[in-house]
Amino acid sequence: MAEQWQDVLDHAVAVAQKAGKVVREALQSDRKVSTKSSSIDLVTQTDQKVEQLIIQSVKETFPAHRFIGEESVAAGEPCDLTDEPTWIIDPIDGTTNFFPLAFLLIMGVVYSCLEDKMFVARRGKGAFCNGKQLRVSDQKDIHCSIVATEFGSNRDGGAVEKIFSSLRKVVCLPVHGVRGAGSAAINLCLVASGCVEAYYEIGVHVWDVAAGALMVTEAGGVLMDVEGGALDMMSRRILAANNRHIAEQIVGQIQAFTPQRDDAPPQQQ
Ligand SMILES: O=P(O)(O)O[C@H]1[C@H](O)[C@@H](O)[C@H](O)[C@@H](O)[C@@H]1O
Ligand SMILES: [Mg+2]
Ligand SMILES: [Mg+2]
Repeated sequence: MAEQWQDVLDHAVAVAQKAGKVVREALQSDRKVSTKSSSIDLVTQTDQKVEQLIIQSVKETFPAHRFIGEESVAAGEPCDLTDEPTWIIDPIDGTTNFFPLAFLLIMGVVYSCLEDKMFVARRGKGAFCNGKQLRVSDQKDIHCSIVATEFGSNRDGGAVEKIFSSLRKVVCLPVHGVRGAGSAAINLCLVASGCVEAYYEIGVHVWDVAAGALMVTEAGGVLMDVEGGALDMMSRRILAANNRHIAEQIVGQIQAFTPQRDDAPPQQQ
């Protein structure tokens, strides 16, 4: 008998490859950019087209499955994570070339379509890039560590102050360097691959991080809230690291704030 969920994972990889082709083609032509929550929260027709392509394809094969998709939520669909089999989709994450998918947090797929790198993780079975097993860095010294982060799309003055202040404190620990791939999903894959020791961000959404978060734990890393408690996928805050010691030193530098949760009820007009 085929292993449980293997058909779902195979479907996720196949649809990621199909979507990657659409994104690569669109990079030659699609420049129609619209805004969502703010002037720097951008969406293109390709984001919407790719999300629909994935949802249609999954529905045909797994009609009972549910979805949390970035562009569907932006269009008013609920962001409810239940015990039903649920696909969490970010059709394009970051600089128009990354593509994360998570299925009920038991498997994750991130396809970096310009590099043709397919990252796949399954709970309890490891994380892989193009078939090669991933392992986090074994660095234990924060001063020799590289930390990834992003400014995000929040331009509220108080939040920006805290983001800069946290970054200044992290830089001055000192750490070896700071990076940002422009994509939460890829930053998490960089932690899982051992290319950076840690990644933190406040303001991300569940679809930005669900797939990459599994990549990190399956590669031997840790996840927590930016204030050190357990990670809450809907809280829009995440810290991922190669080990707990590195994570806790970063926690000590972060000035946290609390964005509106992904699962908050819709705001009254
Ligand atoms: O490109 P997105 O899917 O919107 O995700 C981005 C997010 O918009 C940005 O605010 C974060 O800083 C990035 O880490 C996300 O990947
Ligand atoms: Mg995203
Ligand atoms: Mg996106």
